[in-house]
Amino acid sequence: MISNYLKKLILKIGVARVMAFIVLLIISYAVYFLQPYLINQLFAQKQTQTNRVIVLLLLAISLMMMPLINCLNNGFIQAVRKYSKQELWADITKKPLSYFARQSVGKVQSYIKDVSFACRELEQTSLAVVIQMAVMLLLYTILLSLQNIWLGLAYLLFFIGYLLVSIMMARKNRQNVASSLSSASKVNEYIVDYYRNVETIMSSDAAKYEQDKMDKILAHEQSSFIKVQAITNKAALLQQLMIVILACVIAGISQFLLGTHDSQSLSIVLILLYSILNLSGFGTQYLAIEELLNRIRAGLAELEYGKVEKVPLTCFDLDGSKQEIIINGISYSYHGQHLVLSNLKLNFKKGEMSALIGPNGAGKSTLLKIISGFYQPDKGQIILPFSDRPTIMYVAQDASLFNRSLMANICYPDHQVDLQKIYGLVQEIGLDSLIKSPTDLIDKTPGDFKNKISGGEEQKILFLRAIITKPQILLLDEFTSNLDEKSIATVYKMLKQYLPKSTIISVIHRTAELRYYKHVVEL
Ligand SMILES: Nc1ncnc2c1ncn2[C@@H]1O[C@H](COP(=O)(O)OP(=O)(O)OP(=O)(O)O)[C@@H](O)[C@H]1O
Repeated sequence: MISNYLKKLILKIGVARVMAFIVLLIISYAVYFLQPYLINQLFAQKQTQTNRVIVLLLLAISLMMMPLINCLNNGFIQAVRKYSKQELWADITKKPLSYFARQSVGKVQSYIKDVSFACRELEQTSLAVVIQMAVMLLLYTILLSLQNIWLGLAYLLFFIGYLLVSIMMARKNRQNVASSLSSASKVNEYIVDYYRNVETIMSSDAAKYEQDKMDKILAHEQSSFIKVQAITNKAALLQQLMIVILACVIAGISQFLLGTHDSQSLSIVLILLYSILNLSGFGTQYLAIEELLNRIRAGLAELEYGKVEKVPLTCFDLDGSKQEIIINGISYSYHGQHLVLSNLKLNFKKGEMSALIGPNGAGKSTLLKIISGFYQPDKGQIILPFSDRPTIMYVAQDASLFNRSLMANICYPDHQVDLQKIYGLVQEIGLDSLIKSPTDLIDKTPGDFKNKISGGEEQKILFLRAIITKPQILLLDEFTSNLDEKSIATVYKMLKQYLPKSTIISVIHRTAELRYYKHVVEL
């Protein structure tokens, strides 16, 4: 899963761009790691004055390499920020409705942020570290081997041993990292939940109760991060011990070599010193790489990245000769366990308005969602009386508005309708006390109103959206539940006037409203 995600990310950024960046990093680090060799050349006794100036210039350039690399990195890292989120979001928006029903918004937000952050860190620090180590290993093995083959070989073996120990230690932490991330996302979920239910919490005088809940979640987060850090610290200790051993070896070698006044001994000691300095960083950096990969892995798993789910819509048959929507033996159970509809057989007249009634929990909303194509029934079939696939619109019971202009909400997604015509509908439905002029439609968003928009006003805006969309099949789920008597009469009048040909199925609870319907279907 992770390799697939990273592959897609690289494709989005551009393979050529990634390769060019890597080559540039390799060149930059090669120049940087030549420093011991250049220093040695600078102090070599047989150097001409011109050569000394050239070497000094090269040394100055090599000292500038690190900040130069950081400058190169900026455009690249912002591309990683953009495409890491874009790829996740593209995958999530392909998911069926059931995904959004089971995954909380806090959790999804938290993991998108986390995966994207880990990708950026991986690029910014880890990619550089891997290239840095590879260049250092290769360059110094060659330079040392040129002086003494055994020295080069010993250096290579020690280096590889050190890398292996770092990798092994980091892998031990995988499970802990995954559980610490999950506990961090719980904090986020809790905050979103608190926000949503703040009125209930305040009216229940539950501040203390909620505080205890948050304390427990934070304590769990704390203990899981302590576990991760403990292994990281142990690994860092072991790695430092290996570095100390290498330092002692260098001290011995330098005593032995420098004592002989060999002209190349300074270069050997400098190479080993540079290796020590960079290796001590690598230990912690590798742990960070492993942790970042674990973060991405855990995030992708939680977001169900790349998981293909049963695609709905397969139960539809189109038959233009029919005059009814025919529900033919539909059964549906949530998560394969909770049987809600069993062998259901119903008909809804084409081009007319039917009321769908039944007790709470009977499955009315579920049926509308199946007709909308959101859920795939376990068995049965739906025959739509059309030759081509009709346009279907579902207005959910608890639908809310986008934080976009009122016009954008009414004409969603992008119906081109004259502003004056929309304002005429606004007046007709009685929203003109709220939306005072046509410019309000463009300038104001639902959040701009003093006390936000009331439940009834929200339903009226959603209703106007349905009128503008003019779907062939309109599925309304308790769309009048917040409306007063006068508004109810108005919306039914508007339905007849503006959608005379649509097939409308409307879930209602108030029996007084049945007089507006030609057909009543009971579940
Ligand atoms: N996403 C879901 N996951 C699991 N069970 C669900 C889900 N949505 C609904 N249910 C269950 O399915 C059953 C039918 O729910 P549904 O909302 O379709 O009924 P309804 O007839 O519209 O009810 P109401 O009149 O109260 O709105 C209920 O028992 C409900 O708990």
